[in-house]
Amino acid sequence: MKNITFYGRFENDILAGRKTITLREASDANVSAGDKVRVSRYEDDVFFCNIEVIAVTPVMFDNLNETHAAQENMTLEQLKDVISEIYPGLRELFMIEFRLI
Ligand SMILES: CC(=O)Nc1ccn([C@H]2C[C@H](O)[C@@H](CO)O2)c(=O)n1
Repeated sequence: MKNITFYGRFENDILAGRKTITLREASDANVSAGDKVRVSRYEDDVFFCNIEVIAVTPVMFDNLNETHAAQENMTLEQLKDVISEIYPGLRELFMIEFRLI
């Protein structure tokens, strides 16, 4: 099974179903619709759930909108700040939509 990591601060939102997408650079988006993926924390690699990938869609940073933010359980400003911190200067992102399994 493939694996993806999330920063630990997002674990509760994922487990509660409040965060249903993640925006990644290309090298971190090697999953496809239908994949079942093991999820662990980035900081300590502790497993915390499995997800099924619903879709992987390219999205430009400048086209991020309130819908993306809601799916991340953030404001749009918070989302842009987080993305800019993780991927400084990166314009092309990949939206991974997922559900808990
Ligand atoms: C290693 C690495 O990049 N890990 C990441 C990348 C992104 N996220 C979260 C942060 C935001 O909520 C979305 C959008 O990038 O995904 C993450 O938890 N871990």
